[in-house]
Amino acid sequence: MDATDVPLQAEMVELVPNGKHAAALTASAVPSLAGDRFEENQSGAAEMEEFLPHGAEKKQTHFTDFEGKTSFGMSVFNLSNAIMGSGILGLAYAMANTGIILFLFLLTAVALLSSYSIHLLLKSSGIVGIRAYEQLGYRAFGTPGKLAAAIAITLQNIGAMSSYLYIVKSEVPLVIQTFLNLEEKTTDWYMNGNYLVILVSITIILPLALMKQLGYLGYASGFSLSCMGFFLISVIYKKFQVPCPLPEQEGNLTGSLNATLISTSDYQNGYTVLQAPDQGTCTPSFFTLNSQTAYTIPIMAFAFVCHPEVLPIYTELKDPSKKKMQCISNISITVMYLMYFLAALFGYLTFYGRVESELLHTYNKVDPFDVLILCVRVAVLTAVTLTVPIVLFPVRRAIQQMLFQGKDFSWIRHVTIAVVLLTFINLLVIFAPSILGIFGMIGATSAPCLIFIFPAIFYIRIMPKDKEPLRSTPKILAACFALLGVLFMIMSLSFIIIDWATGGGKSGGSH
Ligand SMILES: NC(=O)C[C@H](N)C(=O)O
Repeated sequence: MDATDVPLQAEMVELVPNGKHAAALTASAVPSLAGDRFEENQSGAAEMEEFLPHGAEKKQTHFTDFEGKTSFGMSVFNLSNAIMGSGILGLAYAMANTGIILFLFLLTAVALLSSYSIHLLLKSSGIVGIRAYEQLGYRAFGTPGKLAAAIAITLQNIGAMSSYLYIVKSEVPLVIQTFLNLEEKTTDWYMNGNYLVILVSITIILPLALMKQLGYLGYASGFSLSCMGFFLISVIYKKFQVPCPLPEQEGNLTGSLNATLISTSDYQNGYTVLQAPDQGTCTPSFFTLNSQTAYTIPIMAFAFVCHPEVLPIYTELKDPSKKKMQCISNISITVMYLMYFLAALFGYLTFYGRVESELLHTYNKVDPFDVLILCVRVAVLTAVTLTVPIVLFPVRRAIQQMLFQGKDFSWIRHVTIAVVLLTFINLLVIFAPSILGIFGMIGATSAPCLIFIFPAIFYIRIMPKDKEPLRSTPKILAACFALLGVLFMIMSLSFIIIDWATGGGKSGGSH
């Protein structure tokens, strides 16, 4: 990291300090503190007194934006469910391209950074007094800040939801085929992924997405987590069942030969290959660097994204405090960290270098009609299906913030946005699955923004300078954090572009 960048960043902030950035932004876009009080928050005056400037010093934060009723445990379930999604399926592949030790190091780093980023979000929302990501953007940079946050949340979560529904589309027909003991796919409607995805959306996802509050989804989240627990146990069990090397067919051997040739040409292109994942051997590698290693960062970043959901969950928490919410986040991140590591480790130790970028597909090589694998499929399907409503909530909120700000709750609007969003995602998954690749690109942009860049720059701008000067340690740390996010973003984007240019198509964010 370049040390000279930090003062530069600080200087930029100094030019447009918190609440006084009229020179840098157009007058209409600038939220004046007095204006916000009425525009953003009906109970504003009391809240402002509470939070500015002495409110943050109080031990117990009292938010007046909403009085939550969700318990600590349910909030842990909801946040864990928000973290966990299709990201878990890509981690074994990530491990095959980093080796166990490097993977553990990177996973730990991403988990810690993710927790720090939540800390920044919580601290900023304590100052502002409103627990909405978009509102932090508004307080920091006016309307452009609000729009940037809302757009990043919308794109990231639509990408995540499409990836979940895509799993439904491709896996449910296989599950039904296996249940019915059919050798070949038939043309019946119940074998058609497109109909099935619509059916699942209408019967399971939509009713859950229509709940008025996220807190009501706690039980569904708990169930979703147990399904992933089952997935994990099965992955561990399978490691001791599946032989290595696998009994292969001719065609697969040719495939692996091609893959070896590709990694050799990558080496010639200038990548340092300390130990390329050997497609044929059955010994674990502890440290690997190859052309695919760079994808592990976007894969892991995607797997830990939950930041759009943190503040909505905080809003609904009973007796909220920053400490309590940080504790919920840390528990969720730790549990997911362990699940991610174990799933990746045992997935990798089952197939070693042959693990595919989507773990479930790899089990097809063994026996696509295996009963346990069938149950695992059903479990993963259930888990990702039940995650869709949680991930949909922040998008609806972002849309409301962008288009209907300040309006009272309306059931018609609540239902319409959910129906429109789900219809759009269904259409995307049914008619344009190839477009989903674009979400790899979007994921590479929006994930670093939501995890690193926005929490850091919003924090720098929102935290009053008299409390924390620009050169204070927390703000310098936050600036470094933003810079790290920019580096991640540039890195992920360049690798995806290189991937597209060379026709690879293994971009991490596409999970
Ligand atoms: N919530 C998200 O945006 C992605 C989620 N962390 C996943 O792994 O699928």
